[in-house]
Amino acid sequence: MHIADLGDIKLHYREDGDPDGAPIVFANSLGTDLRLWDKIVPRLPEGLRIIRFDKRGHGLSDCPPGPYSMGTLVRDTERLLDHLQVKDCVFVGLSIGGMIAQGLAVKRLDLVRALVLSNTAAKIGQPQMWQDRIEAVKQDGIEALADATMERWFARPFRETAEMTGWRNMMTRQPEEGYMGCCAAIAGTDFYTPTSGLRLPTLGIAGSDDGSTPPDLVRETVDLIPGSKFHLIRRAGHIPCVEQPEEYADTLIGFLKEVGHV
Ligand SMILES: O=C(O)CCC(=O)CC(=O)O
Repeated sequence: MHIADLGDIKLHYREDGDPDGAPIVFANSLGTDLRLWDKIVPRLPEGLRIIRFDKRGHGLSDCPPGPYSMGTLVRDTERLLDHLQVKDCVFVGLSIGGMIAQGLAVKRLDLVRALVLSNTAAKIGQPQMWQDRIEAVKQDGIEALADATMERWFARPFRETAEMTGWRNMMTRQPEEGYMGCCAAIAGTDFYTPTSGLRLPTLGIAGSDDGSTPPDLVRETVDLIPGSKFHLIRRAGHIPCVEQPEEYADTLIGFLKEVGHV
């Protein structure tokens, strides 16, 4: 197990692949940990340095009291990459992970040479929606949100599989403080203007059945960055890397080739 001690926070991360390879970094969504990428990592070509991590309040990373800000989540990520001496990575961020990706590229372009904005947006939902979600967790616990969340995360056929239970358990076992802390960070984020200023190779990925960040919302965000590409994965909800891993990995590999990372 790898823990990066960043001073005021300790973050759990994992490295696979070639330690001297071209770096690719994965950032997870709300209510998930780094196992989100378990089906993608083995499908990636050899010769990459593959890094994934648990953001604060999730997985095996520290869970300080919330609320968190997006600036803090971006700073955590920046410091983790500095700690690991990563530069010029392809950064793949899903949902809140994609918000972190945008913030990181705006702040530290030396760390990021290309972006994959998966199932994410410059702004997700309205602040009141996030406040309501925080109140619901405070009152009834995270379990009370789980069924509705699975409907946003997965298309119907996947929701009928036994595997879905594992992802549901992953969500309900995240620390409530960390989950609420990240809800607050999303509530306070509108990257529309800063993301419009980004100039780097960008791929958007959306799921046809995504109930959290629908395809049009993802497309609207990646369209802010000139020259960006967009790929829609059918029969997939909010986390297509789990539901359609083959297509997700193929799409990612195609992009890595295009930007000369493999
Ligand atoms: O998944 C995220 O990181 C935030 C977007 C969201 O609403 C997730 C969910 O559907 O619970």
